[in-house]
Amino acid sequence: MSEGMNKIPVTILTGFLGAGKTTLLNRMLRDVRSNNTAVIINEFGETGIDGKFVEQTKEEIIEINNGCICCNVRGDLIKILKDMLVRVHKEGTELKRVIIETTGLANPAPVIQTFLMDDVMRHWFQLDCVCTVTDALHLDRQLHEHAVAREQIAFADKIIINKQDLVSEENLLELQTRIQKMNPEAELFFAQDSKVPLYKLLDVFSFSLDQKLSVRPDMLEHHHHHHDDVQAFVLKDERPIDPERLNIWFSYLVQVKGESLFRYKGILHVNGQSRRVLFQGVHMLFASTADRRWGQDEIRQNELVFIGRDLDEAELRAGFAFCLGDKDKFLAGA
Ligand SMILES: Nc1nc2c(ncn2[C@@H]2O[C@H](COP(=O)(O)OP(=O)(O)OP(=O)(O)O)[C@@H](O)[C@H]2O)c(=O)[nH]1
Repeated sequence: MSEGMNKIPVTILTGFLGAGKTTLLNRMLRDVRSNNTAVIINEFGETGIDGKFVEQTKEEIIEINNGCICCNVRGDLIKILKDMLVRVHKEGTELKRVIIETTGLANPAPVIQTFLMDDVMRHWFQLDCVCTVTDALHLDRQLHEHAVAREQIAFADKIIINKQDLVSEENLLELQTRIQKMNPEAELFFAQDSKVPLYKLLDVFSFSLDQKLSVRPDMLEHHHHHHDDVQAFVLKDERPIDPERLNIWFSYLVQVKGESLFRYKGILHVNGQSRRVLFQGVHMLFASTADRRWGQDEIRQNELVFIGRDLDEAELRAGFAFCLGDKDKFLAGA
């Protein structure tokens, strides 16, 4: 590609666990602007569950599950993109856009660096926008407790204060003031279900390295970080789950453990249901929705992921066993 030719725009979607990134990604994928888009999803823990929450689309979805994108998978990211370029060239097809959804626990800086420091990446790709989605109900606490939540705000060009339906007008204005202090240059949007006009987010080329360096002069330097001792557990079982028991267990779990449960989500195989059930929540708020029918040859199974701090694995497993009819009670020792 010669200088001056259009580079492939790259959108980085970031934001803390459960903020609304996948909701935004799904909206983007329904839009014509996303034809011939490659989607790269990185998630915390070893499960590939995030990809299952992305609506079925003809666009290519690649998951990086073996680590956090901002720590040890930058090499993977570069390799995936280079392989993709070679393949697209061989097939004579076109790659018009790349969208990367980072895990809610990622600092976006190293992902940004990937596109600035690697010569091949710089030649083919151009950062379009770094968009941070925030959860208006939980943001205050997340900013207090998690350095990555603050980094995600600092590195954004566009910040969505999402879930505006869950807080008062006054709270929204407080959040706005706080975010503007942390990152005065970013454009802010208030939204419900990540509904922001997509022309404001795609092909905007709002990413400016100079601006980022003025906020964080050390941005391009090597960096260390830790995940605040956040853990992830995956529970799987092919037996159908009892929805009433699940409700009882979860009502208990969020009341007693809601503080330490940052994010949980799963695909459920529910007794007597021909459809998959998507189940997910953030701290104390959870909901389930009917999804597509199970495929004929698809293995029906429950797959639940928990992300949080100080999680009691034995207790979670006991609760899960209760929902599968293994036990009559669900506390760890019961
Ligand atoms: N009340 C309310 N719920 C929302 C809104 N936007 C998203 N949600 C819900 O919040 C939950 C998390 O949304 P996702 O889009 O999966 O969030 P995410 O940032 O991709 O989550 P992770 O990938 O797990 O970090 C889902 O249950 C959404 O339906 C909103 O504006 N208001």
